[in-house]
Amino acid sequence: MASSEALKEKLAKLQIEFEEFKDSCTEYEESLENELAEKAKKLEETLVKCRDAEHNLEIMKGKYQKNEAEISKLQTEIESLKKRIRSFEQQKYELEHLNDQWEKSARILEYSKTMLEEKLYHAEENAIMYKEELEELSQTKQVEMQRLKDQYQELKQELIHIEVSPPPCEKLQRRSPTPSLKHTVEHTITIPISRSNSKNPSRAVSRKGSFDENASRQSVKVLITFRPPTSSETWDQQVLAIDETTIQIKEKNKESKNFEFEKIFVPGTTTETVFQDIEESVFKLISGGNACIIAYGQTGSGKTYTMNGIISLALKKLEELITEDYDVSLQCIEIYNEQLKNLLSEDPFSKNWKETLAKAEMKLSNDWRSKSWEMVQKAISRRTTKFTECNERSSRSHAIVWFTITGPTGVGKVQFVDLAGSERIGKSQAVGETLKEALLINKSLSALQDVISALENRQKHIPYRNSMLTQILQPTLGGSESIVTMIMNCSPSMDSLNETMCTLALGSRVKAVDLGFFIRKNLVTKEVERTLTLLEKERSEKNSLLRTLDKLQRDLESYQIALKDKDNKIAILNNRIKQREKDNATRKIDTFLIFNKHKKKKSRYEESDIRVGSLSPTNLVSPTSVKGSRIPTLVNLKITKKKTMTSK
Ligand SMILES: Nc1ncnc2c1ncn2[C@@H]1O[C@H](COP(=O)(O)OP(=O)(O)OP(=O)(O)O)[C@@H](O)[C@H]1O
Repeated sequence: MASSEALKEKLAKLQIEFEEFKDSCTEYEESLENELAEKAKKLEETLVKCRDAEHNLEIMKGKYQKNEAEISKLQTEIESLKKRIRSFEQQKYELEHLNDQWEKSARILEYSKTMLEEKLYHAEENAIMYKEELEELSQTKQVEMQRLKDQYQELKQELIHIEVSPPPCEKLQRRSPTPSLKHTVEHTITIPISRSNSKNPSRAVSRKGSFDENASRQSVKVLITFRPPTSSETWDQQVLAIDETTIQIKEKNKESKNFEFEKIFVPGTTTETVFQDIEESVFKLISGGNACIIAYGQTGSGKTYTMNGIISLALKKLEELITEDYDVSLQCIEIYNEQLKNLLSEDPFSKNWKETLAKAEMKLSNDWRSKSWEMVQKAISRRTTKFTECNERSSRSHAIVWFTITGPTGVGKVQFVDLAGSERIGKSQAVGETLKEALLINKSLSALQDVISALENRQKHIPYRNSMLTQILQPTLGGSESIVTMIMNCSPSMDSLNETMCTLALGSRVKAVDLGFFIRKNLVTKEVERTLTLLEKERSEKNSLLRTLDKLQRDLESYQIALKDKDNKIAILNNRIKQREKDNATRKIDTFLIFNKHKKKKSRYEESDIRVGSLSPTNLVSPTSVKGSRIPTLVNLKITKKKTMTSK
């Protein structure tokens, strides 16, 4: 019984203990549930944060990608800018190199200029010396000639005396040193040195005898024509006085200059009047002779005007003279920059002048009378013209209208030559291509002068081959059956005074009478011949010196212009270099600014990168755990940075 009582008691105790345990379990369960609820709440909060962080991460990623694209764009820009800088630097280097070269050539040119000036100075000195010597010599010769003239008069008197009362044979033999005395005297010329028009030695010579006076005297005929002044030009007749045989130039503070010619056509003379002196050439053509009519002068002096008038009048004359027994052919050609063009066709310029010339010959049919002038006009209108400082429509080429007439008396040729302007290069203000063109014009005009001088001096070698112009003119220029007429066209304008003087000086030189040749043909005295040979030598030396001087002056001018041209180019290049340097500096500043901007962006990006990295869902730590940052950090978040970024 006692044991059951004890058991009951034990049971009651256990029940109480159980109840207590049950209570504590319930309590514990409650506390666990509370704790669980709290944890779940916290988890919920963390998940929300995570989602926010993921969202932020997405935004950051977007920004990062945008920044990355921008950075690569900037990098490309930087690369291209660097490339441009490099190319500018290369250009700058090249320009500097070019500048050096220009400077070097300028120095060389300067040196050649000095040398040329020195040569010119010596040539001028020589020319003065020769001139003085020549003047002295010519005075001596004049005395000598006077003596000869007196001798001749004496001989003539004696001859008259002999003819009136024939002496015994022995007497004649004694008086006459050679059996041909009578013959000699008959063929001797009268040399009236102090004739009224002795100003011009060509007309100061008259003769009796059987040889052809014109053949020796008129090898080259020089006509001077002045066109009327235009409305914009002034002609001061006190400074430039023109009459029919003399031109006097009286510039202020300068020695006055006189030029004398056989024929001077004053301003306002008609082309018909000028043509009267050329008509002879057309007649010569009909009888199988040759003629060359050349218009020379500065740009705008009226060469084309005169030549066109003369061609049209010559054609009219030919129409009257030529019968159906004659064949007529025409060539209209243009020489430009040492190239030839057939103006009767659309063919381009060619260097092969012989072939072009052969092709250019056009045989005219029987109705040529009505067509030839029209054809010539059409051809002339095709000439190369340009605007220059001196003429609005300046012919920059030499034009030749060439008629060949084949008839019963032989083949006659006439060349009408309208030369390109002879103005000095400095005046035309030519540069570059135009300068080259002007130099070639000058070269061919010099070659023409040389040929004419050689013809006048009866030189053995005539330098036709020195230019295309002279080669083409060879058939009519020179030769005993040829009449050469040079029409020296001048402008009366005060602005063109220097050019007019050059043209007139050339005219005088061309017309310098070949007195020596003329007299030697008729006098047989050895002493006179020797003296004349000397005189002729002196004259040809003087002429050659004057030509050299003229050439040197032209060369000097060309060099000066070329130098100026180069100086201008150097100045332009220097300006360009300066501008490029300025541009480079601006670009460098721009690049620097872009670079700084890019640098700022990069550091901002790196900062955001660090922030994104701190928002790891697995390693979420309390804000206080990240040093110096109050933003939660995501650790082990796998953002793969591009290599380029990490390397930067
Ligand atoms: N005798 C003249 N009478 C009236 N006007 C003239 C005379 N000569 C020339 N002229 C005028 O002067 C101007 C220049 O003449 P032209 O073109 O013949 O000169 P150019 O020497 O041939 O020049 P370029 O060498 O440049 O060709 C033209 O307007 C022309 O009509």
